[in-house]
Amino acid sequence: MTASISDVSGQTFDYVVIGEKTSGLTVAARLSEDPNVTVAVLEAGSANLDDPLIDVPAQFGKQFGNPKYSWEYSTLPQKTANDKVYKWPRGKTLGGSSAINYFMWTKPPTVDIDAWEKLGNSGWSAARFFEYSRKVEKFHPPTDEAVAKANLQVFRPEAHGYDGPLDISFPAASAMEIPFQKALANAGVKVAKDPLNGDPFGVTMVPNSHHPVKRTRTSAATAFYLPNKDRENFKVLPDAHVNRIVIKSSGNNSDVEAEGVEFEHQGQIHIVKASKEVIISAGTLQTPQVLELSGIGDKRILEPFGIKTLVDLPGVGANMQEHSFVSLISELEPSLTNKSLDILRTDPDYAKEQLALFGKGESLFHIGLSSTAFEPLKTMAGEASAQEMIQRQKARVQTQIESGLLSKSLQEQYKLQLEKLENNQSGDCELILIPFGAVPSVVQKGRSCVSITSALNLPFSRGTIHIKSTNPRDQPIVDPHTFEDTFDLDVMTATFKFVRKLSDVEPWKSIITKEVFPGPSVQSDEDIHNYLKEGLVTTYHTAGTASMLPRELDGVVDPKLRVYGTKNIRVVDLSIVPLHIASHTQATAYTIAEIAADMIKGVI
Ligand SMILES: Cc1cc2nc3c(=O)[nH]c(=O)nc-3n(C[C@H](O)[C@H](O)[C@H](O)COP(=O)(O)OP(=O)(O)OC[C@H]3O[C@@H](n4cnc5c(N)ncnc54)[C@H](O)[C@@H]3O)c2cc1C
Repeated sequence: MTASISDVSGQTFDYVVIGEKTSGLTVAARLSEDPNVTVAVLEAGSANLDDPLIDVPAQFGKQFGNPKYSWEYSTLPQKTANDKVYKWPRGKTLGGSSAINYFMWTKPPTVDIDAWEKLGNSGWSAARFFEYSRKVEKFHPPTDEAVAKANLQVFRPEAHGYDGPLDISFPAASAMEIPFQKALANAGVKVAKDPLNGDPFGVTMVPNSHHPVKRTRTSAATAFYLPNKDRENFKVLPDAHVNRIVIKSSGNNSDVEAEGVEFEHQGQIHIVKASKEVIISAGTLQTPQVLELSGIGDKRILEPFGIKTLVDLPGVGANMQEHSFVSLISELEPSLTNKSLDILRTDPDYAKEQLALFGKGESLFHIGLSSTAFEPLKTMAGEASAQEMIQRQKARVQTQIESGLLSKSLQEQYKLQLEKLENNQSGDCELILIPFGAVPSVVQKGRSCVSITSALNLPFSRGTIHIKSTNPRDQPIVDPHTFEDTFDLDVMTATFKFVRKLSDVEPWKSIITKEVFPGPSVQSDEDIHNYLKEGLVTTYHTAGTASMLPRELDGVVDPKLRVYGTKNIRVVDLSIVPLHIASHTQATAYTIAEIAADMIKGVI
């Protein structure tokens, strides 16, 4: 049972955690391991436990548009992307986005985490990161049969954790995985050497956050809430929307101190007190809102709303970085008609039959997303063209520096991004096999499709997210500045052209009949740019809006994740990531929380 309002309202806990998403539940559960420590967690969404729409895989995006599960953010019209307004759904439920995500379990390259440390964050080495990432996992190695069937190239036992609470295992593989992987190999993409231990470059099969026997989703709710829900010192309250942090009045020139948190539950306003710390884990899109409504943020943003600035921190809501992708969709040759997940959407009777087989025998509902390739630009564009693009970008950055257009923070970040590009250590470009038509308008009864993404992981464009009003229920203004830096558009163009060429590479060539999206009319660079702008989708991996950086580099939190200018407020979620990673983000969100828990306990 989740907590009731009387368990929380007016009570005092050692720690109050805002948002019980991926990171929030993880850090809260770890802190409550000590029975003498009390922890309350406030979550705006509902519990939604034992819900097949969350638990059963292969229902990608089915929760979107339903306020029971999903926040429906929209961006501002993007000036540098045909004025497009993009939809950015996120998880609003116990487990947050880990309860509606696409299950892929990947980890960043070593070089990406080392970059965090180089940006002034001592203690955030790749070695520590991987050690703590293993603490989360209960890894189930693939069976020999699965290895043979899915062509899993790499399995290194020492790369994984086996005693953690989150079951990680390989989903069933679609009939398209091996042709995809072999075609990539034939197109010059190597097999990844150590994908879950810092060297993900190349093609690989990745496991999923998924139970190997029950076949159901594993999430922060299954790993960190359910096993600990009966702890007397651990109270999780759903349907509790946090308005702001209550700050103790403090004299001038001293750090501000949180006294508790104000939240709304069933139309009533309540306060819960924190005797030690308030921990914000509201996710990259809402953590800045909580800070700003509490008087912590950029004075120039807060003053027009009449909010008194308690801590002037210009970095709050800035430095936003997002992964994005587009899909190239092909029709499958007729013998593979029932192998695409499209049929689950176009034939309800067949979907029912498959659902009846779920957890038994073979079912399309057992299939996950797993074949992926993280690649440097040179694989996509060719050595000479990649070098030319990188040198052009270097010159552009230099011009921006000389014109005084780049903050010191961005200068430091871009230096590291350019170094990675020049050393071919940048996993900018990602190809993912999606065993269905990833654009709903393409899906039709009687047609079976497969998609390959062209994804951008390490953008140069930086966005912002700030409050729209003083009403905590108003969604913040999301402005990702999509393609503002044209290098991002050029990288995605190169990746798309590479993906398109795969249609002529065996064995992929033999399993598809024709490209249905964007289709043969899209040929010139101008056409491709338009298709990228129109068809772009968030990869739901936003980072950076409360960056862990030195304060003089517009940082919001220090390396212990404490908000500058405060005595007892921390941020523990992906918003602390100062420079984005070439990886999907759930493993990183859990790992940040595991590290934070030990920092708070004083273990590290
Ligand atoms: C559709 C989708 C697919 C994805 N697929 C993958 C994948 O395949 N692999 C992968 O590694 N990653 C994936 N991700 C990303 C990954 O799940 C997230 O990065 C990760 O879960 C962490 O998310 P977050 O930090 O943004 O916070 P979230 O997990 O979104 O959590 C924020 C929580 O805070 C709550 N909250 C917000 N504001 C308030 C407030 N004011 N008061 C109280 N509570 C509040 C929210 O309801 C939510 O529960 C996906 C994400 C989505 C949405």
